[in-house]
Amino acid sequence: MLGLGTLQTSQSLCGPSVEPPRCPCGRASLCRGALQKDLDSKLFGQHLAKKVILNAVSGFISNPKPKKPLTLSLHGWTGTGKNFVSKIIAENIYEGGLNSDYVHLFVATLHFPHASNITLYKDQLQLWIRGNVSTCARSIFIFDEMDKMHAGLIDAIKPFLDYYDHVDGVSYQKAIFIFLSNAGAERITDVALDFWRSGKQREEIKLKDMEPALSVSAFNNKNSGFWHSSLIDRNLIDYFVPFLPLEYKHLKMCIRVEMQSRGFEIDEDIVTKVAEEMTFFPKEERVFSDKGCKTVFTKLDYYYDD
Ligand SMILES: Nc1ncnc2c1ncn2[C@@H]1O[C@H](COP(=O)(O)OP(=O)(O)OP(=O)(O)O)[C@@H](O)[C@H]1O
Repeated sequence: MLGLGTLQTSQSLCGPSVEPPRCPCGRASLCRGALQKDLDSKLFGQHLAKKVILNAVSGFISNPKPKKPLTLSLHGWTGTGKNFVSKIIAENIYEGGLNSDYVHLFVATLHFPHASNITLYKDQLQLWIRGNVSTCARSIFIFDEMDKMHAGLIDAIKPFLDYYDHVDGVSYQKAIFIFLSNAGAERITDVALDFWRSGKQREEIKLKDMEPALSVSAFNNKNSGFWHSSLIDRNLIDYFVPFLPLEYKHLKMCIRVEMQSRGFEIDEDIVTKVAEEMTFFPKEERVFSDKGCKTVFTKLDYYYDD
């Protein structure tokens, strides 16, 4: 996190050419080196996401005059780090991260539960985004569970994501929109499984290998119920970011981090026991965790119950 206390240390990771942009309403800044360090040390098994996010976010923040807001669409299996990486991005840009006044999280099933209220939600969403961007041009908006969002709703924010200098007197070009979704997870998994079956390292997977999984046609598929086909049609999503399903060794890494954060010494016996309690797929090969790292933490409670 780029808090006030850590700024000095973090700055040593930044090259002299990195000019932290100022947000008139807050301390919006980003040190590429610090973001890289956080991604490298905290996010496991996601080499593609790390690379795309580092370049996209640091490039965007260091651009004083972006032509459009940055739009990232993160896709992948549950528990693979989509929310986690959004938190890392927020923490690296704003002190307080997700708790900053300039970072806004929407959860589809929580904030927009009823299909019958779409018109109301659309108005509220537009007003909310407009109000916040008017206050802080570099606001960050995170939309979780996009695949559960009612289809028409996201259209409401389309004008804000486009290449307009102003919409009704407000410029949205410095804002960041991050969309999180499980859509496409099966296809991403198929690619990862093909690599595993042919004995290749997952780190050899390139973005172009994921193209069929993240293609326009995949997300425009009416049966997938995918929400943002109109955003795709207008090319308003800058990056589709694949999150790979996590393997046994990544679960162990998550468990070790959690043990340390609870102040315990790492106990490899417990690490192995917890990892082995998780369920893996496909049934025969048991390669990928079906809940990612999501439930390892509660399983750990069993071993530290006194
Ligand atoms: N790749 C990862 N590297 C390190 N920790 C991870 C990773 N993936 C998940 N975790 C851990 O598991 C927790 C849950 O993951 P997270 O909420 O980011 O999953 P998600 O991909 O957003 O899942 P969902 O699609 O269900 O919302 C994170 O807070 C983090 O502690």
